[in-house]
Amino acid sequence: MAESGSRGIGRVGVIGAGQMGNGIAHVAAAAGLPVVLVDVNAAALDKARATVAKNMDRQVAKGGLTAAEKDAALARIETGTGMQRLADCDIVIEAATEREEVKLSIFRDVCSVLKKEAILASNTSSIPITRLAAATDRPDRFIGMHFMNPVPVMKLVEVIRGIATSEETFEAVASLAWKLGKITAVAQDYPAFIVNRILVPMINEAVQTLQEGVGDIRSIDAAMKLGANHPMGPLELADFIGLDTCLAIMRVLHEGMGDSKYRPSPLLVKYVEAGWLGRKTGRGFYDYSQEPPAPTR
Ligand SMILES: CC(=O)CC(=O)SCCNC(=O)CCNC(=O)[C@H](O)C(C)(C)COP(=O)(O)OP(=O)(O)OC[C@H]1O[C@@H](n2cnc3c(N)ncnc32)[C@H](O)[C@@H]1OP(=O)(O)O
Ligand SMILES: NC(=O)C1=CN([C@@H]2O[C@H](COP(=O)(O)OP(=O)(O)OC[C@H]3O[C@@H](n4cnc5c(N)ncnc54)[C@H](OP(=O)(O)O)[C@@H]3O)[C@@H](O)[C@H]2O)C=CC1
Repeated sequence: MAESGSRGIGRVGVIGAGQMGNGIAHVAAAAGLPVVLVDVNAAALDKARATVAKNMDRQVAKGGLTAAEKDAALARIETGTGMQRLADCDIVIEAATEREEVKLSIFRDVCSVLKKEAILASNTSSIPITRLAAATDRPDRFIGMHFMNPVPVMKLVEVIRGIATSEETFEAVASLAWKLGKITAVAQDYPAFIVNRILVPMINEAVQTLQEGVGDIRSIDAAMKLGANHPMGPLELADFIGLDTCLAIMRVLHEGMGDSKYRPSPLLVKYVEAGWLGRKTGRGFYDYSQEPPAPTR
């Protein structure tokens, strides 16, 4: 796709300062855009700023960014807990927890402060864009902008139009993705889009393979890393994504496709019920309090 200018997108808002939100803020600030990062939790904002600084340090060490560029990029990121701060943004990208009721409540709050012409994008991994858009005051300016984890490293952004998304909104978001150094893939608005429709059932099958004792955690991950050349094994990747997010995606697929082949593995449900959500809680299929991390089964 050819670069078509930034199409009026100057100031970028990001809602949710977790692993995806901090990555989106990172790449937008590094591309020279002022960023406002909002979360309900002030501690999450502090942690996000520290994570962005640490990840930019990696880029400085590798020569991808100078120390002065890093300082300037960090200075472009403003943080806060109130939605009011997003009033001047040209686009707001929602990257909060993968729960529909959380996202709908955020959209209600943010639409009341956003300027009329602002675009609202969701980084949802799976929830239908048309359904989310219909709950806002701007279905024509609502779109799916699905970054991959870790955002500063992964090249892809999936762009998903809802049924009412305007061509202008699509072009503006495709152009923004380009400006952030990403390559876009256009996905139709079906449950979990392209990447997660394929990837997360594979992860779910790995958990089922573990539950049935076909292999242990190390064997399953080694099999897929060494036998299929995946950079991470599926259980390691599940911990990296977050087991709550993996389960939420399987539930959207199961409900949205109405097909039992998408049923979540009971063992995945059990890990989430235990609060063992992966790296972000220090424990999932691996225990991250040890170096190297040790399998938990
Ligand atoms: C769930 C969804 O909705 C959609 C999704 O995102 S699905 C998940 C998609 N992501 C994946 O599948 C990731 C699979 N894993 C990988 O590709 C690799 O393991 C990895 C890129 C994460 C790390 O690679 P690695 O070779 O083990 O580590 P390492 O050599 O330390 O890092 C490679 C580069 O990534 C950078 N990096 C690694 N982790 C990073 C992080 N968390 N944040 C920022 N940068 C990071 C490093 O600085 C390094 O940069 P350079 O190439 O400039 O040197
Ligand atoms: N993890 C991944 O690999 C990927 C995830 N995604 C999607 O990105 C989104 C975020 O995922 P991820 O970053 O992993 O999740 P995290 O759990 O790391 O972060 C979510 C953040 O959102 C915050 N939050 C919750 N409710 C609100 C609210 N009402 N207003 C503002 N912030 C809120 C959470 O705060 P608190 O902790 O206090 O609840 C937390 O800081 C999800 O939709 C997910 O599906 C997309 C691509 C990849």
